Amino acid sequence: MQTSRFPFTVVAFDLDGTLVDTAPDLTAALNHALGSLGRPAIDPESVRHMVGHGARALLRQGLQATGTCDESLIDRGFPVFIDHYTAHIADTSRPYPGVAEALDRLDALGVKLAICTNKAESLALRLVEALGWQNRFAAIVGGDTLPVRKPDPTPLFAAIARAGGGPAAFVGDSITDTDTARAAALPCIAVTFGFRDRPAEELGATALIDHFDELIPALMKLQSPQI
Ligand SMILES: O=C(O)COP(=O)(O)O
Ligand SMILES: [Mg+2]
Repeated sequence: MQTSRFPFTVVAFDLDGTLVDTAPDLTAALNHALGSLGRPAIDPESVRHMVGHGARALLRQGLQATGTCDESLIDRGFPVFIDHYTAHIADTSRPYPGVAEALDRLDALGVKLAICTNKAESLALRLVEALGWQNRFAAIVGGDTLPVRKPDPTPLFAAIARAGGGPAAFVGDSITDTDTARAAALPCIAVTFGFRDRPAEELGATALIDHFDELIPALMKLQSPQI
């Protein structure tokens, strides 16, 4: 007989573009930094394709999209970006539809929740707190928590271990996340509504979901048949 036990003890999530739509606040901070360097603003839709590798990488892409780019320009714009973003981290950033319900249901199933993001740890903690999620996650690993970041699998392993370990799955939105999960040999569910630079079908995810309502059924399907 097949057991209905949930197949994972830990589910780890990417943050930007997966749990939370942070694009408008990131765009405002990026455009503030670009403006301070005499650059024009970038539209929010373009920024959605630039997020996933941390703030410096976002600024680099913003500079490249509006002119020349070198490390000294990034060095000048970076503190401007961080100051603005820190002050406005949750002006408009909100969880995607169904996130709260899905996290509640996982919690009720006894599943430990973790975040593995390339956002700086301090910014991730600040955003989580601003959303009232300070008691929600058993572990939060940011892009600067360890010497390496996603797509290196080490931060994902650390997030899972800090959340208690055991069978785990990762939920993300970008190629960075699916590459990380593949490197970790873990299943990866990709959301189709997040920030990505290619069609969702090309991410190489184990499964795709269009809404957080589909998360738990998708995770259940990953269960290998049990006798
Ligand atoms: O801040 C970023 O660029 C990425 O953040 P994420 O890893 O949560 O998508
Ligand atoms: Mg993301």
